[in-house]
Amino acid sequence: MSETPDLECRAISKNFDDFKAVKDVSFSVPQGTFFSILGPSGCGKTTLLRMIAGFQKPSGGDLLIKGKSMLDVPPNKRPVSMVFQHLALFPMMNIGANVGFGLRQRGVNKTDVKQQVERVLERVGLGGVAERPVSSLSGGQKQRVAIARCMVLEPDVLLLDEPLGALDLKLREHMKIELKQLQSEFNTTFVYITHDQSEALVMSDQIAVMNHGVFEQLGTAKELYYEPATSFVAGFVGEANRFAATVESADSGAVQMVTAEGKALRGVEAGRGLSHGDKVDVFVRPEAIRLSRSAADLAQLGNTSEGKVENILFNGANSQLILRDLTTGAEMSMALPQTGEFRDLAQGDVIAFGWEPQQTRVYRAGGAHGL
Ligand SMILES: Nc1ncnc2c1ncn2[C@@H]1O[C@H](COP(=O)(O)OP(=O)(O)OP(=O)(O)O)[C@@H](O)[C@H]1O
Repeated sequence: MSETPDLECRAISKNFDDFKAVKDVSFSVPQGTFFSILGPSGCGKTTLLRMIAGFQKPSGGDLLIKGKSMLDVPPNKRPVSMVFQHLALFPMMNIGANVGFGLRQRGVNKTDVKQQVERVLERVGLGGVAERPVSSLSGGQKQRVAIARCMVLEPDVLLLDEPLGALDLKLREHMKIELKQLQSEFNTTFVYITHDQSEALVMSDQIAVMNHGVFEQLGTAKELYYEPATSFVAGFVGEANRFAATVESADSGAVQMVTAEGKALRGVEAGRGLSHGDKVDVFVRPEAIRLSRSAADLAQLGNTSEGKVENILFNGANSQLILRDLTTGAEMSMALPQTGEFRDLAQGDVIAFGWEPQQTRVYRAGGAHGL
């Protein structure tokens, strides 16, 4: 018997006049999941989150929490809590008063509020700070107070609206790990919206990639990265080199293609049904590309070329090499191995590069499919 999911959306939609911001989106989130909704600005993620919170009324469909429809339940009666991008802590109240705010609203007595606030602050690693002013906290500590303020209410689902968006890069990197740890520690379902794929990849158990009001794919970080279902997902999640090509032949998933410049490419179709003459989008991950001083070494790879070094973005172990393909003129980005052989590579050098057909994902051009 499968457990009732914490959150379930059934063909949920939202129209603003005749503009469809969210189009019949269906998904369910099992208990204790870190679930991210990832998509570009304007794709509809905030609208979806606001419908879950109850701030926006759906135009159609149903929305259930622990199996119960929320359509007629006002926001303050839903078993959800929300962390906003700017956290919305009350600067005039001390930390304890901020965290206990919701409990006091619920009419919980003073002694219990104090106890519960102290307990939740301990759990987020801020024991003993209840009397201190909010202004004494660092950016990361404020995040933890904002989470504590929600978690003290024991919601079934915590909604997070890009809470790391206002932090500087270094703190954001740190908070990604910390947020995931807090979620596991509380074992509460988090629904996290973001346009930043690196945040979603690091933290999430499940990620829904949203575009133009639909989910293009729902899966784990690895599934989205290695098996992107659509060309949009392949381009949006992770880095990728992308070209346009035309199919020469396609057989059992193996595709032979040619670019506009006449360069032959071999790849693997992400789906089935391509045939001669189809226009396709082709994706290759930077780390799939191998380099050699000699083109002959890479001949067996199936896709080989020579390129001129345009730029080297040195970043220690994760340095990036930008080449200009001598045949197609395409710019190619790849990981630069920090081995002796490539350490002296300089702008203007010509070097061979190549990758296997299995590392090339091919999609019908312009294709996108909602789930
Ligand atoms: N109240 C509204 N009235 C009319 N259009 C709206 C309203 N709210 C949102 N929209 C439109 O719906 C679309 C989706 O907006 P939404 O805010 O959900 O996107 P988003 O993915 O969260 O983007 P962002 O990351 O920029 O907040 C946008 O085109 C937006 O202009």
